[in-house]
Amino acid sequence: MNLDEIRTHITRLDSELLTLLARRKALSLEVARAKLENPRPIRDQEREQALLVELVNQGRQLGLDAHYVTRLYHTIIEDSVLSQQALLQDLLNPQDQVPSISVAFLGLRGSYSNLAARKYLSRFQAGIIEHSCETFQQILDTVESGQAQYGILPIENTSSGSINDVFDLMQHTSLSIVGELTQPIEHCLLVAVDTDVSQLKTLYTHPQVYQQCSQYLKTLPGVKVEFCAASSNAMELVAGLKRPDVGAMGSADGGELHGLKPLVRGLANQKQNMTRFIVVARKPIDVAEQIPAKTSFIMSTGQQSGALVEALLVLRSHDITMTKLESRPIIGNPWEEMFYVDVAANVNSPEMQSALKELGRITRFIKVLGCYPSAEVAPTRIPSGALSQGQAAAPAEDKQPRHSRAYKHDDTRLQVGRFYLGTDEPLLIAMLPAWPGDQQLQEAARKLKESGGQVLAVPCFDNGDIQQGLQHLQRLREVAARFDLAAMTRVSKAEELNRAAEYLDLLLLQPEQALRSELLIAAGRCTRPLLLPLQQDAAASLADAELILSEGNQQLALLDERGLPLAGLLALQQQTHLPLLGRLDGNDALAPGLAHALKEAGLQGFCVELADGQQADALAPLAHRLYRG
Ligand SMILES: C=C(O[C@@H]1C=C(C(=O)O)C=C[C@H]1O)C(=O)O
Repeated sequence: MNLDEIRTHITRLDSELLTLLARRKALSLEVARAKLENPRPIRDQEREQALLVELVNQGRQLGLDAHYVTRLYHTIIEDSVLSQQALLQDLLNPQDQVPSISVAFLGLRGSYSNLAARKYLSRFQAGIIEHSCETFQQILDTVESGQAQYGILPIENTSSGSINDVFDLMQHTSLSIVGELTQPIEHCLLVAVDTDVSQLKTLYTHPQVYQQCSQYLKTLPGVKVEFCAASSNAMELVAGLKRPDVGAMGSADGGELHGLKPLVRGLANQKQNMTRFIVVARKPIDVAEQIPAKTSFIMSTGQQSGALVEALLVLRSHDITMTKLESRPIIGNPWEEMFYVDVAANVNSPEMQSALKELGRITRFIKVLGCYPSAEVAPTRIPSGALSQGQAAAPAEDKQPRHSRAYKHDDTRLQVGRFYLGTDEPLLIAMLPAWPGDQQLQEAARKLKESGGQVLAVPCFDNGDIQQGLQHLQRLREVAARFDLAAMTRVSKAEELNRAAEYLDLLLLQPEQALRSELLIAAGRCTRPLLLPLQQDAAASLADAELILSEGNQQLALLDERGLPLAGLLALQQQTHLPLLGRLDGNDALAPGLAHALKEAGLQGFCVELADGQQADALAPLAHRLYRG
């Protein structure tokens, strides 16, 4: 076959794939109808798990990587679940089915709010009438007066936090929250004509975007920043000016609508930058009980001590999970706070009704802002062993060292990316000796994923060059994310630690003697899980651990790099609740047997050192022994 023929073939296959996907989606909607007649929850993770296992096995026989198959199916199942939810919601709220839907949002065409509005409404089979607004208040007014059916408001962002103005307005509106959605945000520097960064004199942007890109903007000290009502206003202005010395900040998609080109991409401080939006309407909606729902409410508890705790205990005693808690001052009542609470519960469920009643008795003010389908469909994982349920910490005893069993009886559990350390299933970390070539890095990641391991560890700061270290961190994070792995690196200075903490899921502390306590203190103040290698003297190691814990960070595990004798390991486990990991040599033929024995002795994870990328083949027999006996 020549190139054209092969491409014709691919085009035909792609169209067949689409037809099949559409048929799958139609079947999934039939399943939703069946679930409505014979009430059952929409989400069935057992079924998903069985499906994924079967598909991964079939895929392997066809030469497809396990991670490729799971990634594809996570996307397909996510769409399937969300479509089923939307169908059920439409059947339950028939008044929503209208030929066209009007929506109010901040900014002009191309603003992040506009992109979010389009995404949210795309699930309704109806035309969209857009009302662009200049302020959040105007959005609420437009919906309250009936000019628009829905309003879209950004409520929080992963890098700049809560959007206080929206919380404050929600205190006073009569509207209800009827939906939520999360939108990835990629800020770019947009320009209207060919230019480069050194020519820029003025940047137009929104204060929120400015805050989210503060680190990048520090590298442009001579550039004046002017604030606009929304990033789309900034784009429109820059598009009109058509000058080489002005730029706007906003999304590439939005910029394109105004004829702007991205000059620099990925400006946000935090690389995974997402904004959560709420959708408001005049009337509350009912959420089908089969759909995972969220309820948002506001309450004020008064200033007596313990009042907030008492309110939160009501949620706990009803087994209701809180997903957000925010406080805002009450205008006119100095030093009094209004609390905004999101919980993972349907407002009509008996638990929530009973919790609201109890809260009503102990709060000064309580109002439900709305109940809506949760937009989060967490991917179903294929477990290599069942996770054990972590238990709550035993009451703290004041004088006991924090690392001790007397302070906290149960083993500490760490969350490393999407994985857990300190459960029944050991964590497997593959450690490369030095920064590899890109191909080798990807190969090691692929083999680690295929073997069932979870964390890819690569030294990023090997030659002390912080700029190069940053590039390595970014690349490691990208590759790990592609293969659905967590990522780790070694840090020996506070500066390295702070940089690595922005990007990676686990940090291995390797203090240089002179800077030891500086690094440990910085580690205790960061919010990433940490791995602390044991020194010769176990007591000295526990003193280091104590220093870290006392600074705040409780996500700490110990790494035995020296191969402590069994008696030493057991003694350590009696002393501390911090999980313990062992180090294994990937080159050692005995490594799988050793791993198995150490797991039986209670070790909760392993760092496997690989002499180079090739050795990643050693991971499969080791993982097999660890996870299947
Ligand atoms: C389609 C179903 O509903 C959901 C979607 C699934 C899918 O798309 O494969 C699987 C299980 C459920 O979470 C079903 O229950 O079969």
